[in-house]
Amino acid sequence: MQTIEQLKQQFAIADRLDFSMGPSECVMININTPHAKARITTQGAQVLSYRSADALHDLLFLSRLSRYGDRRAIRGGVPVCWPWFGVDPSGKGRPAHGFARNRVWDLIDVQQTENDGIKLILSLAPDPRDEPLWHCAYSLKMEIVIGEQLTLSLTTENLDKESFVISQALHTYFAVGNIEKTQVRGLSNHHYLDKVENFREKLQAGEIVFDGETDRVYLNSPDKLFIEDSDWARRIVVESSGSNTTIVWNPWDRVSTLKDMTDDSYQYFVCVETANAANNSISLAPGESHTISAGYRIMPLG
Ligand SMILES: O=P(O)(O)OC[C@H]1O[C@@H](O)[C@H](O)[C@@H](O)[C@@H]1O
Repeated sequence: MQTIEQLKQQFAIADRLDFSMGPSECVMININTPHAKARITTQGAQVLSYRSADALHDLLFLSRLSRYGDRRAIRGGVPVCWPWFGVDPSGKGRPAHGFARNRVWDLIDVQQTENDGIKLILSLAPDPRDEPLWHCAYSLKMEIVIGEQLTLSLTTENLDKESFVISQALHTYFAVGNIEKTQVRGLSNHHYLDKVENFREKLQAGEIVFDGETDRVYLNSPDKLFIEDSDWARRIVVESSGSNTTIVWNPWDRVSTLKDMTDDSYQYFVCVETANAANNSISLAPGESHTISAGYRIMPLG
């Protein structure tokens, strides 16, 4: 595992990028650009905070009761679900949402972009301890660009002799001022599987509003969505590529069953996840690769 001293020596950039030790020895990458400040941890290659220079609020929600540390899942920011989304598709009781979010990734490259942004690449090195969970040979890389917008691109390459199938999600927790004054636009007339009603297939009529537990898998979803938050008068534009599924999740009162969240925290976030899941899972032949990307930018709600 890379030590904080090694990381500093290799990648620190004066006034732009440094490293600090977070809770449970999680290494934090702190980024400061003219456009935005951001914090990313090498645990799960997880973006925890992104705040535009002129913004009053963070783009992302992070639970103050979140647990940290190797083999734990951090509650908030952008967890990476891989190589499966949701419960173990093989029914063998492997952990929900795969293992990529619970592992420490390596930082392998840092670059300053032309327009004053910072681009990072993190890689998840295969670990023999994960053999019982996933035995196929792979390469998994996350590119994160901090600039006028936040962009994430996750690339899976099949290094095995056999094909394999993955499902995946960029499980983004967007901060909102008030969930009851929030709408997700762009999914009207799309079919979804309602996880609250045992995966019943339904048709979305109108924009998504929130008044109770919401856990939906929209298949064949579009590549541009909007999260409109009238409390904070802002619109988050979500643009994706390499993704055919969108998950929309808010636990509402079921939040009380989650030990790493306060009981009122459901009011302050919505997960809109850029994904490939269920029938949209991705099959990769030996040597093939696939990239799923999401870009997030904030606009005033006019
Ligand atoms: O608590 P976890 O494992 O991070 O999962 C949170 C939620 O993640 C969502 O993506 C799922 O659709 C929900 O069913 C799940 O409850």
